[in-house]
Amino acid sequence: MAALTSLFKMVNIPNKGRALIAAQDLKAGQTIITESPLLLFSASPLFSPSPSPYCHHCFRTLPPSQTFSCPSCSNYIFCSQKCLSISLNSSHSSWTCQTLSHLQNPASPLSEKSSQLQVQARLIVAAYNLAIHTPSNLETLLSLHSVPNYDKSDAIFGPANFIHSLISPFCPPHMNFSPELAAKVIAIERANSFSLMEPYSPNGPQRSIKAYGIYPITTIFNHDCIPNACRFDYVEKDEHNTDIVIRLIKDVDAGSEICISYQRINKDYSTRKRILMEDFGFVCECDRCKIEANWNEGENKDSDLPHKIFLSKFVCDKVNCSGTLAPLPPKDGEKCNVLECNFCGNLKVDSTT
Ligand SMILES: C[S@@+](CC[C@H](N)C(=O)[O-])C[C@H]1O[C@@H](n2cnc3c(N)ncnc32)[C@H](O)[C@@H]1O
Repeated sequence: MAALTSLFKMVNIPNKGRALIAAQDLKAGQTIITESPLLLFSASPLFSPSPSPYCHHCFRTLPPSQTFSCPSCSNYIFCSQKCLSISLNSSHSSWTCQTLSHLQNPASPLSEKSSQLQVQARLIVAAYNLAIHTPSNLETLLSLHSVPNYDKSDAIFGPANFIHSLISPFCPPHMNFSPELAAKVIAIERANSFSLMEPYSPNGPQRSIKAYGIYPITTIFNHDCIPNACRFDYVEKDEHNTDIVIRLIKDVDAGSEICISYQRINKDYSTRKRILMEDFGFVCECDRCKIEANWNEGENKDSDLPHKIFLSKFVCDKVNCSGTLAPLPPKDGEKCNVLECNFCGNLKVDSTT
């Protein structure tokens, strides 16, 4: 067992791998970790028809007035001098700038490829850049879990090989970059990344993803379809804040596993099952899935669910939202009866407490 903080520790659980369990009794609303990303990259395809409206470092919406461009390529825009300066020494290094400029050339073979492949190219560039500037961070990335042999499947190795062939003329000769490494990075990203979402609007279309981030401790939380914790981010609220925050939805006793949900919790059984298998390669055997597995296709016997109360209390009912609610942090040791939605940010008084 390894101690990660005084609040939780890491254990191995058969059929689940690493897991995080409470190291002491924890209270609903308690923040148990705030973590910065190891790797963060835009979800906007390289040949997007419209320029990204987000800062390329912190991913908050660009202010309408003054913005700051990369002095070399002018394609990448930042919300502040601070984000520009940090980025030029990290995620938008001169190597990244030169490589992305090459990949985004209108004659690039990538221009004909799918949006997904263009975003995967961003990921590979970001990972190679990590290897060049902070090799220990690449090691941490490569130590994360991925679905066994997924990186060798045609669905991953084909795109990885293609992207690597486009980037390889720019790779420093002493670095061991290879199609195998690129495939491993894609497989690891798929099983571990968190999405930073576009701002919520009740009238707008469904929110899409503006960036993907890998948070090496937070990623160890396993999944449960009735989670006792959920993630928040405050990218739009605070400047330069790409941290992810995990807060408890319910009290968690010492020794119990802390789980988040890898998807929206109001999804039906077959959708949840499909996503968990396709992206994470496992069959969920949580209490909720065990009950719903016995329902006929399309059947909804919510009243059978001991979890019905959980779903009605902790799924946000704002139009176009269905995020997960968690109490605000306790004050002076007392539980707070205000719930915050992790998707639209709405605050709601919990009248049931
Ligand atoms: C993001 S990782 C979580 C940490 C992982 N257990 C580890 O050892 O690093 C996701 C992987 O954890 C495992 N996992 C997570 N939740 C699970 C669950 N409820 N049942 C079985 N396996 C689970 C699956 O292998 C999944 O692909």
